[in-house]
Amino acid sequence: MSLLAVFLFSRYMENLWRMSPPLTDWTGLGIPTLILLVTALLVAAAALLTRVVDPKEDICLPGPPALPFLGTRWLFWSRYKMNKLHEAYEDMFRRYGPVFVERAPGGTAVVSIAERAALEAVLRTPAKRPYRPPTEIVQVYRRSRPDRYASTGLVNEQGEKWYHLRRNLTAELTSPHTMQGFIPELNNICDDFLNLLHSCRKPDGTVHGFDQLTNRMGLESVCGLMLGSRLGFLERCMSDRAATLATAVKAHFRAQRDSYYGAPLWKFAPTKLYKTFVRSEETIHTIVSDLMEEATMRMQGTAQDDGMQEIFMKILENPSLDMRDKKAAVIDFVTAGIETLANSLVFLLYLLSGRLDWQQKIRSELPNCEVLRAEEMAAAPAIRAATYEAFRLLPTAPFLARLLDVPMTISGHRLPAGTFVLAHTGAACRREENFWRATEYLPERWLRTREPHAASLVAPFGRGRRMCPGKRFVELELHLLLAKIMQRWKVQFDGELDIQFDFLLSPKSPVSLRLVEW
Ligand code: HEM
Repeated sequence: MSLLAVFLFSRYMENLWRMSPPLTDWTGLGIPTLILLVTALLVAAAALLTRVVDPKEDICLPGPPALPFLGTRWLFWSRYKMNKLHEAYEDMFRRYGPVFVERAPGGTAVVSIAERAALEAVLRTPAKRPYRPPTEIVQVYRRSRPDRYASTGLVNEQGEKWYHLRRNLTAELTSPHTMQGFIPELNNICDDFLNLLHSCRKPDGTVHGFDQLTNRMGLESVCGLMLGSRLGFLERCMSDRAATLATAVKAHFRAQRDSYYGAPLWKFAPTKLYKTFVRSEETIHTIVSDLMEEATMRMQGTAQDDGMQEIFMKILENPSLDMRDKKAAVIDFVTAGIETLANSLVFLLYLLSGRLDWQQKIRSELPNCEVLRAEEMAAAPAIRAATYEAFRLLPTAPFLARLLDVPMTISGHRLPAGTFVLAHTGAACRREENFWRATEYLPERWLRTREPHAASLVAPFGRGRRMCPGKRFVELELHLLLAKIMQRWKVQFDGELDIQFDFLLSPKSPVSLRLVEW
């Protein structure tokens, strides 16, 4: 096994050699020295990674076989493809049952759950400061840049520091009043998106690269929300800056996925993966800093009661926050919001393309006017049912990560406090024992319940105090977008959408669908 590891490591070192100049000039040392060095590094790495597992606390659950040093991660480098992790987990649930254990390199147990009672128990635990395991690569990088980051940010921080950020950063975002104020501008953003779609449509209605256009919509609306001004991502020709930001956000997610499921070599050397991550984080930081400065300058002299500027102004003026935390917050909100929103819209339209009857139903519930208000959305239950059902069947975040606050007995097995749990709400929602005709897209189930109907398992925005603060905004925007698209076109899609795992479930780019006049 260690030979394999040496081989993998030396392959990686060769690649590193080819990709970028090394930090030190090692070329004089020769290959044998290199291999020796690599072996020594590997032994040191293994020693660092190996954790003594307390047999009293160890978890006896079924699961794939673990190898020394590598745990069960070898599966993601051999049997399964990293960009198809959702399929890998489906396969493991088939093989090992709805509660199984993986081992991280070093032996830490990671318990995956798709069983209803177990999921409900984990997600209902009312933790005051829920601990969501941070993404290590983000944590390591941000801690290495105290000049830019006062903390690792809302998404990755824990305990009191997380609570402080959450309290000071999300009150406006989660307030119904603030969202009401944003509706007029959101109507404009949706209209501009539809105009962009219209200008990209071929004569038969085909829109090539629909996913890239939805990403631009995600950028415009989330940046508009967080920075309080329109930034032009929906203009016919996107600026270089917008394109760079969109690419960096994608690279950021992929690097996080690879750092978690790939070989953890980036922890010991500045690997290509680590450099890619750093580049993407720095690009996002630079662009967001510029955008914040521009937004501040634009706002000087404009009315302070503008609904669109409320969130940005509240964050900017908050005396309890360090300026570095304000910037990190905007970065985190923007990166957390763009792809999730864009992917969700693609999934929703893809699923609806197979339900022309439901598209007609939505259309029949809508008024014939351009500007839609909250009341009009509330009077269109078909929109909410269609959106919710898409979240049930194809959530962009298919599982939630937690460290257990208290010991729990799950499927007859005792899990100690501190156990790393992956709550696979997405997989559970596709199980026949939890939903009637579980693998089909049937929005009608949300208007008239058919048993089984485990509604509590649908958690596209998470649960408890760490729940997504963007939920209210996202629902509003998706409902508005869907309404406006249905007012104008019916949606068609040929074949099956290819879905991959980029740390989020995403449609494989480019996606083409047809928007056909009614
Ligand atoms: C369809 C769109 C979205 C989906 C499906 C989604 C989903 C999620 C999920 C599942 C979590 C983890 C919750 C948990 O652990 O319980 C989360 C956290 C988070 N989301 Fe979203 N999100 C979306 C859009 C947004 C938007 C637009 C923003 C910002 C404007 C945002 C900001 C955040 C932040 C900051 C967190 C971390 C919260 C914390 O740890 O306290 N998200 N999101």
